[in-house]
Amino acid sequence: MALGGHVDRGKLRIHENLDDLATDLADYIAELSERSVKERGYFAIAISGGSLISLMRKLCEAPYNKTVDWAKWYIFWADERVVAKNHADSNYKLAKEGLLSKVPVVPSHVYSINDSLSAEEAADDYEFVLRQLVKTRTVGVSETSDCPKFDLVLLGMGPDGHVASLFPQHKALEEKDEWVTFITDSPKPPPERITFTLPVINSASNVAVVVTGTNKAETVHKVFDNAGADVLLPAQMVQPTNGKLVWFLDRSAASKLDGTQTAAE
Ligand SMILES: O=C1O[C@H](COP(=O)(O)O)[C@@H](O)[C@H](O)[C@H]1O
Repeated sequence: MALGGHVDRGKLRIHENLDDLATDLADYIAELSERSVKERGYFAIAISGGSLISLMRKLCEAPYNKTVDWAKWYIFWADERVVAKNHADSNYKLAKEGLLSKVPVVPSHVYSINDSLSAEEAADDYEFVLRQLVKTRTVGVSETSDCPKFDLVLLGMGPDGHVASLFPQHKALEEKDEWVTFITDSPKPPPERITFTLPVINSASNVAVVVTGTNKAETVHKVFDNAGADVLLPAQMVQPTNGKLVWFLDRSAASKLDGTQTAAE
């Protein structure tokens, strides 16, 4: 593994292959879980959909399946598609099948969206649920705003630079008051989604963005080297206020980065 750093965009952890990345990601999550449980008694984690879930696969294996304190996990979605929970596009279904059904999480600690509601109602409902959990401090609260302070927010990034369901130049990027917002015009199907807003993502104690594959190399280059864009990409707006930001990349995704950032340790 090569480690690099960048002043503005967080730490880079670049891996030779997906297996190494999955192991490092599992280590990172397990360590944050242990620390949060020790400090707060809970681990409030928000996950995304897409390729991230298969890259979390090592958590289902030894030693993590036995050593992680799964009973203390409270699981949320940084974004969700507004489809039935058994629909092929559901981020919940993906996580359930790829991870949650394979580890002893407590079913009542898994906060999936209410899939019987419209996108707008589902976003309001999800925010309401979050507000109750912030009141009891199951989810922490930011010191500088009233936003939830997740112990960890895990994001992927699309080839267009979107994170969660915050797409380039979409008005949802400007949302400052809501914790959870909705969109009905996602450029990537399905069109109806709910998503954490930037203030919530940026209030987390830890944010990790996990990106793999050659098809994202150009965007990774844009994000880190500010190449060619006059408007910030959503991934560039991920800037935790007081938290830590880490990018997990494989060699392919990192292949167009300027050399200095990828130098081996
Ligand atoms: O639509 C979505 O896409 C992003 C990126 O997915 P990936 O498969 O390219 O990693 C994902 O992070 C998000 O949760 C999902 O809804």
